[in-house]
This record gives sequence, C-alpha cells and structure tokens, in this order.
Amino acid sequence: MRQPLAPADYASSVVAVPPIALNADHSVNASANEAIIKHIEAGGVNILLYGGNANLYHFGLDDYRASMEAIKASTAPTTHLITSVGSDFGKAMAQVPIVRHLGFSNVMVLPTSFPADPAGVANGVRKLAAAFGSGLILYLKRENYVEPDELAKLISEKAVSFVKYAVEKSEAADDPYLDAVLSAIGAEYLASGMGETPIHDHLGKRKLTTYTSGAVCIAPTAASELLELYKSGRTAEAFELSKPFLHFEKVRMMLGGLQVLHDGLRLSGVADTGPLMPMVSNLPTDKLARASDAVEALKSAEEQAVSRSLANRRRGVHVS
Ligand SMILES: N[C@@H](CC=O)C(=O)O
Repeated sequence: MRQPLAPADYASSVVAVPPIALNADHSVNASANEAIIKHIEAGGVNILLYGGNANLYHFGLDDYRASMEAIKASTAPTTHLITSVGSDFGKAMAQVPIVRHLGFSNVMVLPTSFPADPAGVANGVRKLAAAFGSGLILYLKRENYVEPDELAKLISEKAVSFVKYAVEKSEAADDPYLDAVLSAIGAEYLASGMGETPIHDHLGKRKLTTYTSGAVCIAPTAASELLELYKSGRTAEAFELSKPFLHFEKVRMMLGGLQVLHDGLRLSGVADTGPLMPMVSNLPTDKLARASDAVEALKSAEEQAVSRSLANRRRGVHVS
C-alpha cells in the first residue's frame, strides 16, 4: 500500500525498523534486503520503517536512492513503506525530490542533534513538509526537541502526520516530557519508538498506538503477538513474552544497537547483511557469541509464536 498512513493503520501492526544489507563494497545487496523484508512480512508485520537501524544517516544521495529503489521493489503491495530523510536540513531537502520521484507517501525526519533548537526544528519540519507535499513523521529522540504545544500545531497544520517517541529514560514511567506530549496530542499520533524496553509502560499503561522495533526483524510473529497482547490488556502474558526481546535490547545497549541488530540478522540466518555504512562498524569477533545467544532466544520465541499462531488459525481463534 502506498497511501499516507493514518493512526488506525499504525494501530494494527508493529513497525519494523530493519537494517540495510550491503555488499562488501557498500553497494546495496538487493537480494539480502528482499530476504529480510519477506521474513518480516511473513510474520504479519506490514509497516517497515527505514531510518536509524538502516544507518541512513551515513548514506550519500546516490546510495540512498539505490537502496530505496531496491527496497521499494521488494515489498509486497500490502506493506506500508516508510523512508527517512535528514538528519540535517540540507540533506533532507536534497532527499525530498528523490522520495517524491520514487513515490514514497510516508517519510520520517531523522532527529538532528546539533545545532538545533525547538522553534528551529518546528519551522524546518514545516518547510520540509511543504517541499514533500504531505505530513511527515517526526522522530523525538530527546527532551524538548519540539515543544508539545508546537507539536500539536504541526499536527493540526498537517505538517506532521505521526510521532515516533524515543527519549531514553531510566524509568519509562517517570517521563514528564512524554506526559506533556501526550496531553498535547493524545496517544493516537504516538508510537513508542525505541524497541521493547519501555513498552510495558508505553503500551500497557499509556496506551500508545504501536511500537517500533529492530528485534521484530528477527521475530516478527512473536512481536505481532506481543502488540496484540498489550493492546488487549493481557499485560502479564505480554510481559512474559517480551523477555527474550528485553534481553536482546540489553545486549544491544551493551554492544551497540545498530551493530547487534545488523549482525544479528546475519547470525539468525535470515540474510547476509554484510558491512554497515561507515561510520558504524560490524561487531568484533569476540562479541559475536553474546549477540548470537540473544538472537537464538529470539528465534526460539519466534518458533513458539509461529506454532501458536498456526494452532490458533486451525482452531479459528484470534489471540485477543
Ligand atoms: N531503535 C529501536 C526502535 C527503532 O526505531 C530498535 O531498533 O528496536
């Protein structure tokens, strides 16, 4: 599906945030990316977001165009595809004609770090949305990146269509910025945007619309079940199912979020992801065993979820 996503579309799927597989010369590996996409789609996930985990920060314009062309050609017509622009304003503006030419309807603006201020970010996003011709997904990666009231204005002006919330807190429950954002725009426009670590609070308690995840690229069926369990209020079962995901996220925190996911896809056997685009590196050999153990736990959760899903389908039962 190539239409702009509405909040109701987000509510029905986890958002997978995949890496991009590259060949040894850093050109895009179309067949490996297709294998990753097919694996995710087979698990019932129908929203793919290419952004941070794809390391798009470090793609030049030619590599960006080539990778997005290959990925677009590999997705099923029923899959919603989101690409990202930025993270700086100039690069984002240069990418807008590319995404328009490729026919993307859903585009996220990667978070810019320095120099930027809340009013400047809001106005930059307005200009980008005007150039793109439609609302953009905003990635909130740090507190006060945009003031909550200004964010509400951006949504009412249709410059922002959805928000990925990924401000790291030691306790997800204690997050005054998220409280303020929620009271300004409501949960409907918000995805928990940082993997499984905060979802017990973000989905179970605050009722955000969905969540974004890298681990879902390895265990899409289990991740879909996890979303459904949280959405149907079965939080104890959801928490139990989330354990291998939470462990994977801990390993990512220790060894590198992008690195463990990128190499983890290869270790899982889904696809040979190859190198990462500089300035990010593959895991050193002595860290692979730790990543591999976490990947195996995810694979086992996925196998069990697939068995449950097949059994439920045979009995005509829906998880919720
Ligand atoms: N960074 C998170 C969510 C993606 O946006 C992850 O990789 O799980």
